[in-house]
Amino acid sequence: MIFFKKKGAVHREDGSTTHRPKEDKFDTGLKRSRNRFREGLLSLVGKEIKIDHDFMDEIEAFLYQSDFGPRITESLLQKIEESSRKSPVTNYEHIQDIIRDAFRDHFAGNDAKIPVGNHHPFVLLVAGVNGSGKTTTLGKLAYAYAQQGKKSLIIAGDTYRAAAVEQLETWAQRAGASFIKNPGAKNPSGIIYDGIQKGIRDQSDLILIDTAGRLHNKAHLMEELSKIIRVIQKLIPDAPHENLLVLDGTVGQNGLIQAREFGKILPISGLVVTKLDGTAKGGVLAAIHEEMGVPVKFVGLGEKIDDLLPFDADLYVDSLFGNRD
Ligand SMILES: Nc1nc2c(ncn2[C@@H]2O[C@H](COP(=O)(O)OP(=O)(O)OP(=O)(O)O)[C@@H](O)[C@H]2O)c(=O)[nH]1
Repeated sequence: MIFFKKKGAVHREDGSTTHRPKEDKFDTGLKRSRNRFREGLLSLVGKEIKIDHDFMDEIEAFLYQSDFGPRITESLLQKIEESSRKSPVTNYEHIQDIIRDAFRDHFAGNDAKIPVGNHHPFVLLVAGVNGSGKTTTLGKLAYAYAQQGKKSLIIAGDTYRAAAVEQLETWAQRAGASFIKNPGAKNPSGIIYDGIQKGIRDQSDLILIDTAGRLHNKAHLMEELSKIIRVIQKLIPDAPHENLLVLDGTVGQNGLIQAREFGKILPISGLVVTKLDGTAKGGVLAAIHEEMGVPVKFVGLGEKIDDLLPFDADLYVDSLFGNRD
């Protein structure tokens, strides 16, 4: 019997605790986006509306303002037009269905799996601008893998910001992960080399590497990231096995510019989009995905340690458009 239900966990009379289901986390995290979508769409189309030129203009503006991205927007407009040929009158539910189906189709091939069991240790590198949520993501990842019984080592590869190293150390402790740092070092190569050696020696399942988010200029950042890769490959030639780009979901179209720049510097294998709970434009995920052409692997839906979730397109779409209501 359920005793009480509070913030993320269900506590039972027998003292056991189960964690909040994923559906709840997606629903809670995407509440602002869901409400905005619903209000915006309802203001355009209620019980019945004729699909005419004015309506098409308004719906086009709504889709662009929602940051859905050009591909989804174009396909949505086409589908709405097609539907108007069959029946010139539509309603909220019908338009909502069209939008939801287009999102589902968009993410159909998105493979969020990270095959950590394929390598030992599995080396995962995290990049992104400062403030995007890199540190938090690393801590949450180490925690999530610890829950699966995996042992992680976090390497503080952003040696330029002492506060960032400290913050990362705190996250590592909370996640029960090992940690290695050398704050103030001129460049991160030494600590990364030592860290990889330690990970191999300690038989870590995962080595998670933080990198600097902003250096003097792009050439400098590129030089540093390629040096990091070279150092890693001296010890593990086929690593890193995953290069994740962390993007702040609240920055909208700016996130696309950042993503593009990082994509030129590093072979990005997957995306982590954070702070989706803090935006009303959760549809931006589709635009980011479209721009980068790599899978969304994780989404950040809150600040707590278990608020980073593997991206699940069905749960995401259902939460964004209120399917479970
Ligand atoms: N609401 C919310 N906040 C988040 C999420 N992810 C990260 N944050 C917050 O965003 C802020 C920045 O996160 P950090 O992890 O410090 O970002 P960073 O990229 O490592 O930045 P530096 O430490 O400056 O290098 C922190 O206050 C986090 O708590 C999320 O999914 N939801």
